[in-house]
Amino acid sequence: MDGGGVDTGTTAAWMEKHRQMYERATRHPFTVSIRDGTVDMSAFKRWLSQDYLFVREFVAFIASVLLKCCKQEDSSDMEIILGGVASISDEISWFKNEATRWGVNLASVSPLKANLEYHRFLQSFTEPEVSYVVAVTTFWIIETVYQDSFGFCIQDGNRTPPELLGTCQRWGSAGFRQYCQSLQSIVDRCLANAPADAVKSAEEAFIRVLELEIGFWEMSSSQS
Ligand SMILES: Cc1ncc(CO)c(N)n1
Repeated sequence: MDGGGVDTGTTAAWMEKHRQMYERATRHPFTVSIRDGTVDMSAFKRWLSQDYLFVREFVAFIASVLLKCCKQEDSSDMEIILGGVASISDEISWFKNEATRWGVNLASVSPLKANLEYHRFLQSFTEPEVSYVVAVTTFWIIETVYQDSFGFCIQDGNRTPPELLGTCQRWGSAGFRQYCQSLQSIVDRCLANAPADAVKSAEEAFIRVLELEIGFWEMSSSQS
């Protein structure tokens, strides 16, 4: 069917339909300030410590996506999702190293309001009533917002400070882009076979993630 196949499905249609909000999430003044080299380092450190807490919550979320995947009749997506579980362990180590490097004490960090709101959203996926298609859609768009945001920071014309390039590479790399595209293919295939009400719920989750991501960047830049 596809040659890469990620531009033709429902997900691409949603990205177009909700383009304005997608761009508010992926071209936020905070990440654009990283690319411009004007980033406020106290905001960067706040983002780093808050995202560490986010990622710890994200572990349980990915585990719930994996569990829903394994319960499908066709569990062939399992290996891709499992790759996400495997890389999160490395990610937690990365946050700890990075925090040490920036003098951030992770033990004393508590989640700010927008982070807590995101935690509650992620926690709702552990309910068995939430379908696999909605969960995997959510997983895909969460990862894609970071891929697109940080990918932009390493594209042509960037003035990203060298000491932040490692962060940008983590989510902006070609390898991570490929991973997001694999997820996107899974999502499009699942959506093509899903009942209309599930497709509607998945689109609502897609929009909700964009709102939560915008809120997360806002929180990082202004401690709201
Ligand atoms: C808030 C947030 N969204 C997405 C990702 C991508 O893993 C992350 N680390 N944090």
